[in-house]
Amino acid sequence: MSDVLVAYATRSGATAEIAEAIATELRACGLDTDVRAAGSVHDLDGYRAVVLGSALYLRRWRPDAVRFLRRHVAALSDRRVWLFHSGPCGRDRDAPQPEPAVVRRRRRSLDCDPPVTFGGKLDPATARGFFARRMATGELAGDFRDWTRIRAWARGIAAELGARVDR
Ligand SMILES: Cc1cc2nc3c(=O)[nH]c(=O)nc-3n(C[C@H](O)[C@H](O)[C@H](O)COP(=O)(O)O)c2cc1C
Repeated sequence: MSDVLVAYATRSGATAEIAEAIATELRACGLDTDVRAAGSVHDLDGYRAVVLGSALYLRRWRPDAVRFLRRHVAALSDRRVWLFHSGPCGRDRDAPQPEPAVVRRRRRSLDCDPPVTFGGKLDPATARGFFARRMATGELAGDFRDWTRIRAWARGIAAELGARVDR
């Protein structure tokens, strides 16, 4: 049994790495934490809190993350929940991205804040598909994930869960 589940939906892997970084920070604060792809989670038994994150594509969450919200909404309403999405690159790296309407609708029955936005990554080596490869050649190419901010956010979650946060 773990304290926290960090579930993620990714296409090219960048959001999975954010989920891992969040989990590492939660563990460093003494919280038992699992990280799993959202599509592979069957139930939330044993978790008292859930962090759910998705990559943004065309202003939408990945289907696995939306399905996760729909499938587990009852269990989520009994737990502490935090949401994030990741995507903006280049000049917009720090710009909060709008919450997709489907997420806002599902979130109404949960006691949690809108998703926090983290910068994303566009890498020609891992980009999948024609558009992704094209986007990854211009000024949007690069890794815009702010690990300091991501880790600080995770420590805030740990503190809210009553863990000892030293840093
Ligand atoms: C075709 C395409 C569409 C995208 N649309 C958005 C978008 O609407 N909003 C955004 O912030 N980022 C957008 N991005 C950037 C991705 O969200 C970013 O590369 C992210 O880090 C990918 O995460 P992943 O590696 O976990 O799939 C888009 C990227 C591609 C390739």
